[in-house]
Amino acid sequence: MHRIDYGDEIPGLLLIQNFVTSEEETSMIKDIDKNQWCGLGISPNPELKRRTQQYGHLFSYRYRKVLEELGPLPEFSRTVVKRIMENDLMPNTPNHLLVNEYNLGQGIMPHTDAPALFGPAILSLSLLSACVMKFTHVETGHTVDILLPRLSMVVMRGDSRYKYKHSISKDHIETASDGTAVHRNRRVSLTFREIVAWEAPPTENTCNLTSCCSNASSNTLRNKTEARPHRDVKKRCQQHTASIQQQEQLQKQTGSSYTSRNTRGGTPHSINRSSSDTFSSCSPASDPKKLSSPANNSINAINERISRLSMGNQLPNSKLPRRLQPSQSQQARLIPIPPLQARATKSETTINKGKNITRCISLQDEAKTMAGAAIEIDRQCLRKQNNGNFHSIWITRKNHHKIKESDKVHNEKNIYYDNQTISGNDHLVEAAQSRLKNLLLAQERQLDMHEQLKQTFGDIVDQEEENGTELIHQLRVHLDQQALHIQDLERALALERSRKGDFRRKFETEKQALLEQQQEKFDALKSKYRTGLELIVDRWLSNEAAEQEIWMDQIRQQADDRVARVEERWMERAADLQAELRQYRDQNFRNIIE
Ligand SMILES: O=C(O)CCC(=O)C(=O)O
Ligand SMILES: [Fe+2]
Repeated sequence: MHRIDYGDEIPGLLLIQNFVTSEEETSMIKDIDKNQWCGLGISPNPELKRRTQQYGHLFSYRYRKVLEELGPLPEFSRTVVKRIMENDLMPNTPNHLLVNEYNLGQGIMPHTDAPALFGPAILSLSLLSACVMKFTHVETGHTVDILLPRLSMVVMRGDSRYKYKHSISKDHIETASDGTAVHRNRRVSLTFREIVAWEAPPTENTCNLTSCCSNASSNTLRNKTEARPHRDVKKRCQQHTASIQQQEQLQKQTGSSYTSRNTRGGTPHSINRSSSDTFSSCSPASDPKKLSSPANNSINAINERISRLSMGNQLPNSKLPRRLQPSQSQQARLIPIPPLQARATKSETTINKGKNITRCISLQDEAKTMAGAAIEIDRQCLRKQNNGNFHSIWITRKNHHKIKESDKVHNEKNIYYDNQTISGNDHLVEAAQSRLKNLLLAQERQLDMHEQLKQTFGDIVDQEEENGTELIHQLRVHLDQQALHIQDLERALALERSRKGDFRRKFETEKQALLEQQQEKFDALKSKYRTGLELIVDRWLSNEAAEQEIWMDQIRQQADDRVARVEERWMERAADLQAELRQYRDQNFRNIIE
């Protein structure tokens, strides 16, 4: 192990060569490669353009917060951790290990590891390949290129940790500040950090120092569940703003200018900040206005657009919202590209098929003819629609042609190989070749221009990104507040529900009691009425009997009368008959006598 202290150039920066042996490197890489990688579309952090592994905790790049505790650091890192602690390189044992893989052409953009979330020491071990790490002072822009040899450990503390951004280029060959050329290979780095908070403390909209608020670091892991009170952050921002105003006032009065203690050959800063100032990465109070200007938004949009476009001689401005359209001066900066027939990008997709990544672009020309192009890792293809069929011309590395004819749904019909077979389609091949040439030329120029724009506007883009992150953060705070509000409402609702339940129970009991009372009353009434009814019936029955008696008497009377009348009539008749009989007898007597 050999220590190189870069403190004179970059305060707090230390490099330890041969921190691990090549045997240890081989064994660690073997273990790492057995594990699951994420990035390049694979969760978590699928948006990362390089593969990563995380241990100890899971940090989300998109949300800029720790999502989950994963457990202790892995076995393969134990020796390294032990060595870190033995050499007093970190105040506390690291609880987060980030493994980054950089294949050829991959790097990392300038950044400062989130000060609010990670502790005061950031350590990175370089395995398999050396690289050059660029350190850029956040205020002065002063840069230093540091060579990170294979098997070395870089230690970022103090200013190197908080006041510089670090980055790694995508270059295949790099040059360190001492002129050493570095031929890059697959590099795997192990970054050891201590997570001190799961997420940055909340900010308030009224604060014009939002970026520094989100970076302020006093929300410790121990109190992660009870995040630092908001007013604390606000107070510090107010203090900060007040101190800036005070200094500006003083400056006006004395006519003197305050120069940053850490300025190194860059533009002197008008505000003096001590190196222990937590807000060291703040911009002056007037900056936020500048940072959110539409011009910067459009540069951001152009950058993004350019990095996505790999062909086409015009940005489809009309399709961009006005806010994002480049100004005339920005347009003038665009390098003209050899004309392609294509007028507008129709669609852009990236297909991940196993290890092959294909970038596909469909174009549409004036006559609405569709043409597509795809760039793969080891071959290039150009497709042209012809009478509803697609001709794909693949130009392989060996410059062999392969034509595929497929219908709209990509069912392959014919495949022709090499130059001879495709002679019948010369015109098509020529068109494809020239188009492809233009395409590659355009792509190269666009990439150059992208780099150029990135250099010119890199800081602004970073700031835009930070603003975006800040906005997302504010939205999340807002959402959290909404969630709390919803929770309150739900609680109130639950209370209401339980009150309603109580009320219903009370109501049910009262109803039951009332019903029972009613039932009793009803029973009493029923029995009362029944008795009354019985009485009535009895009375009615007795009346009826009396009436019947009378009626019977009458009938009897009538019958007696009739019998009497019949008797009378029979008596009369009998008397008549007797008289008649007597007369007849008398007559007979006389007859006899005579
Ligand atoms: O790869 C490296 O050495 C540095 C990685 C790094 O800076 C990071 O992941 O924040
Ligand atoms: Fe970093």
